[in-house]
Amino acid sequence: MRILILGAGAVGLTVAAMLSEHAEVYAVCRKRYADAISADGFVMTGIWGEKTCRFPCGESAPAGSWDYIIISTKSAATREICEKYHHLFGDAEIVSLQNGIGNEEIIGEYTSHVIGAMIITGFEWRGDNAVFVSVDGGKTMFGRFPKGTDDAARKLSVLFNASGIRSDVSSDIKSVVWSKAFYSCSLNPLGAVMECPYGELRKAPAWNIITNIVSEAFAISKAEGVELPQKSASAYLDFLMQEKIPPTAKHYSSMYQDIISGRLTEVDYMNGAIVKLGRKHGIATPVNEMMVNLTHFKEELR
Ligand SMILES: NC(=O)C1=CN([C@@H]2O[C@H](COP(=O)(O)OP(=O)(O)OC[C@H]3O[C@@H](n4cnc5c(N)ncnc54)[C@H](O)[C@@H]3O)[C@@H](O)[C@H]2O)C=CC1
Ligand SMILES: CC(C)(CO)C(=O)C(=O)O
Repeated sequence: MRILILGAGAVGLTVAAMLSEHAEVYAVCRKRYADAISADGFVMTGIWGEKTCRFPCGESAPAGSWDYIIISTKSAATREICEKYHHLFGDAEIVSLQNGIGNEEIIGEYTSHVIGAMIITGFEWRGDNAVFVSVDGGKTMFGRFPKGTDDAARKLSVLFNASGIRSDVSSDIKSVVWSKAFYSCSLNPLGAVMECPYGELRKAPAWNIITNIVSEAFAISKAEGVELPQKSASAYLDFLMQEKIPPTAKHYSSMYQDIISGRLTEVDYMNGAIVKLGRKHGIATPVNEMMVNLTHFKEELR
């Protein structure tokens, strides 16, 4: 199986390292990562094991056809990466291995072969050729976007499992992607602005804010016709409190890590997407809008 990973950073390079033992993988990444990996290999630490891996990577994609092309940029770069590489898409299945709302729709402007995915594992940079895998919040999910499942999604999931990444398929991947986006909307900006791990957000003042974020987001999912696995805002809040926060209670959100490392956050593709859809449907989303503004303010203060 030939797999191209476009915009490989913390997620994409680690996934490349894992898959490369079971498939032919090439990662397109920035020159400084490619140089460091070529010189010293890619160093993985954390819950997926400690190892130094070698796999081909570089600034541009080699010629040839691919079975899967995995996009693992931040959401802000999805369109740019599609513009730059859509000539390689051919019959390949194009997979969005990203957080946020709207990536699959952008990819869908360039191909009819879109696979949606949801990954809830933590990846933290430890140098130009090193990533620490920090937490595991559940299986990585794949499915034909927006709905349905087929051999292409199943084969990819089988490869991930064989490579040591717990995975499954969903026949409603859009719903799974939105459910993860609600998790990110709830925990990431608040954790970034308050500089605290997820577990602290269970305290009443934070939980009051999260309750409003989730209620507004649910009104938007209803208006968009996206049915989440959790049928109501209160069911979602229970799921967050009981199932999702405990395994990642000590984790500092990737948005917090983006801010302290001087990178722009993806808040515009999380709470910002809820605000934008709220305007489209005439639904007020003041708490999500506040989180967008606070996060951008925090970005400017660093
Ligand atoms: N880091 C984490 O723990 C998790 C991240 N995610 C999601 O996965 C996605 C990727 O996140 P990370 O890997 O953490 O981000 P990252 O910032 O480490 O990696 C993205 C990479 O894309 C590269 N890139 C952008 N445009 C490019 C281009 N034209 N050519 C080559 N490289 C290009 C950037 O330079 C960067 O290195 C995001 O949507 C994120 O929300 C999901 C779950 C966990
Ligand atoms: C690492 C993870 C998956 C939290 O569990 C995450 O989504 C984040 O920090 O943005």
